[in-house]
Amino acid sequence: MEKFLIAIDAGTTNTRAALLDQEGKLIGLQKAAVGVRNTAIDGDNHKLREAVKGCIKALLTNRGLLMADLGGIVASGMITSNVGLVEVPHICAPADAKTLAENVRTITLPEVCDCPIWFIPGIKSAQGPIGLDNFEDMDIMRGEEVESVAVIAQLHRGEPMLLVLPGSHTKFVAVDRARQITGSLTTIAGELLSAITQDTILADAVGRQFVAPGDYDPELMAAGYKEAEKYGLGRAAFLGRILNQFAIKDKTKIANYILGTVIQGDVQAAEQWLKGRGTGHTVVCGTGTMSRALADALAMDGGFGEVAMFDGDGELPLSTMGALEILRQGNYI
Ligand SMILES: O=C(O)C(=O)C[C@@H](O)[C@H](O)CO
Repeated sequence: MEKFLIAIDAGTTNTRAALLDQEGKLIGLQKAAVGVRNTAIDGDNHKLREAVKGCIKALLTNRGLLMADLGGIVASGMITSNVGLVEVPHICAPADAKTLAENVRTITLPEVCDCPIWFIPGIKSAQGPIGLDNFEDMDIMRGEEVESVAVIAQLHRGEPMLLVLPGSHTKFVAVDRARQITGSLTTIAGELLSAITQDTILADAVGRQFVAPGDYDPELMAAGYKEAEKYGLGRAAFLGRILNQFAIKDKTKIANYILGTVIQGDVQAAEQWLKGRGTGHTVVCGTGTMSRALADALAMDGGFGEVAMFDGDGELPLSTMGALEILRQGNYI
């Protein structure tokens, strides 16, 4: 790269911006607890606009740089949705880094900054009319496709691959032999866990807490998983209260049990979706509790090939690595 570059990843609740030098080294990171959720709540995107503007300004000021020192700004994630900064339609799978590069939109938003921004589109899984007979074939993602590009660039082995990106919305992303993303499956696992943890009778049994990374307990997670397999989420979750009332006082253990009940639905959904696709190997992104639990549950299931965990190269966020790869494929940098 001849100049500096900023890579922005704006999701539902957070915005992150990374500053890279000419060698592609990370020299600054800014975060704001603002995302498209704020737009949905406020009915306009001024908070997101200000957050993005603020992150760019802080990155430049902290390094004594000017806008003219930038070779470009790239943005991905929910920032391209109807509640983001600019709506860019999803492109349709199959798609790879090159297809994404070909569909980048270059737009200047003077209210944010003078430098044009390269917006990377999201990916949808199907096209054509969607109705009650086929809506389950459709899925959408914005942001996870860019992280997927980073993982594919590092770990693709010339065989089909399943990527798992846990979060508020957990994504399963299918990749074929030719490195093409062929589709995705989304669940609201993170949001569901949050609702059970904060807003149900179970809140007391889990102490209103998620499982902290140091408190992860595979045995209790597996117990919740098995009960959900047998009885479904509603009954299995209530059994968490029974466990707490009559057998296990430790709320952290109950939180692990509840985590397993939620994870089970994800694994079942992925299994159903993958029928006939051929899994190859599976990579679970991240190192948090949800990632570890998903990796254990997928391995326990046995139908997902070799299951590994991956959290990038330890320097650049996955979204930045993926954005760089897409820009390179499109000769933007
Ligand atoms: O594309 C959209 O508009 C979505 O709502 C997909 C959403 O699940 C994101 O992928 C979360 O990062």
